[in-house]
Amino acid sequence: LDNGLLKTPPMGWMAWERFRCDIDCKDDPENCIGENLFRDMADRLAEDGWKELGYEYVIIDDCWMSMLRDKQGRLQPEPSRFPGGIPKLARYIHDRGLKLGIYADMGTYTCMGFPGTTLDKIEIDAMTFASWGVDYLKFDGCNSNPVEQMLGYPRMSKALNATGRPMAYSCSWPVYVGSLPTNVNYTFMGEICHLWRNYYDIEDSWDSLQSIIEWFSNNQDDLQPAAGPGRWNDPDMLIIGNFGLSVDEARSQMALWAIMAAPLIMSNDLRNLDSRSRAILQNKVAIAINQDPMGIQGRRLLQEKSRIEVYWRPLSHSASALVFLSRRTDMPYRYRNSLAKLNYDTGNYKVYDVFTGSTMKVLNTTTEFSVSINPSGVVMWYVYTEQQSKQMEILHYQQK
Ligand SMILES: OC[C@@H]1[C@H](O)[C@H](O)[C@@H](O)CN1C(=S)Nc1ccc(F)cc1
Repeated sequence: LDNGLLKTPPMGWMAWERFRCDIDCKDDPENCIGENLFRDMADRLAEDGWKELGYEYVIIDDCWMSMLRDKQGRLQPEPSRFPGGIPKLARYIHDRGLKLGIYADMGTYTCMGFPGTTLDKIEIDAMTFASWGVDYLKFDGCNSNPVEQMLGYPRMSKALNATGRPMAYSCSWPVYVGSLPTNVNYTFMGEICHLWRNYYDIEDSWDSLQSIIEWFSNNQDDLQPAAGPGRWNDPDMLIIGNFGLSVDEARSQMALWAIMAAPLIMSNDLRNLDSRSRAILQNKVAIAINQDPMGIQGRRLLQEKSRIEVYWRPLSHSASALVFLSRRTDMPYRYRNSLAKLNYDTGNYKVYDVFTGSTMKVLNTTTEFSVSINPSGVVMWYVYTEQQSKQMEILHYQQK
């Protein structure tokens, strides 16, 4: 959607995968869906170096609402969990240089049974969110039929625009009409939404992550061209820092989300994040690749018999990102290949290994290389030309 927002994929934090629909603030005050949770996360983003790296959206998901709309027919937060109201929470978040996201559902009820936005409520809900100071809307699609969705998603796009407040618009529409390009017009999605969920919800497991990566790669011929500045495919939240991934698997998600130009929206507990997860999520070069201004989504290039896959994303200044992903579960695999095979003239390129920080030259003679990739893990390279190296070294230095 070309309204100046999200020229690069959004970055931030979203409650859903980690905190779900925990509304028991009596027995679980630390983790329930309420203003304290979002204030805590805003504090962490502002104080632990996240904001400086670009993680700016704090996004409320399902289960924030009161079961009743107010007398004017407006949505309202559950008062016992959001006693200060959304405008006050928005001010708290804005005061920290962050942005607020919220959730609504095109349908009679949200997926968890809270008040939905039926066609007659679209304008009033858009106006309400704008009046509250909301900066981002995730519009889900439970409890509606294809006709209502076909009418509702474009109508909400217009309604948000009509408020005069710039708001990012995330559409879940493709998920509800079968995800596949045969029944989703991804070009149209790019005209009405800034990003869109294509596929099933992510769960906290390597299996879930693998199936999402597999689906996006198998459908890349239709999905990749649909992406660009202001229009992003959304393979769902970053689950790094939760319980289901090893360090290698966490690196794999960060690497693939960087290649796919995916939103970097974490769903974890920033109040207790292990140092390995934090290092992966705060990896400057992985973030720089994800946020590359050309906004070209990458592709899977090779699927080898050895179950090694090679992904490639073209970047600015004739640089590239390369990811070698192992789908093996047995042991590290020594993968031999040559940049030449990856359509490279072996000019004066340099290679920076994103997760180890090492740099090596690609000289005319050494187009052959071999990397050792852990099971379910990745090796990620940033390949760049000499004139690019100044910017790279700066990034490298800060990385220390
Ligand atoms: O209720 C909200 C929740 C999250 O927002 C997800 O990101 C959305 O994709 C939808 N959603 C859920 S759990 N959706 C859902 C997923 C599976 C199911 F059987 C019934 C509903």
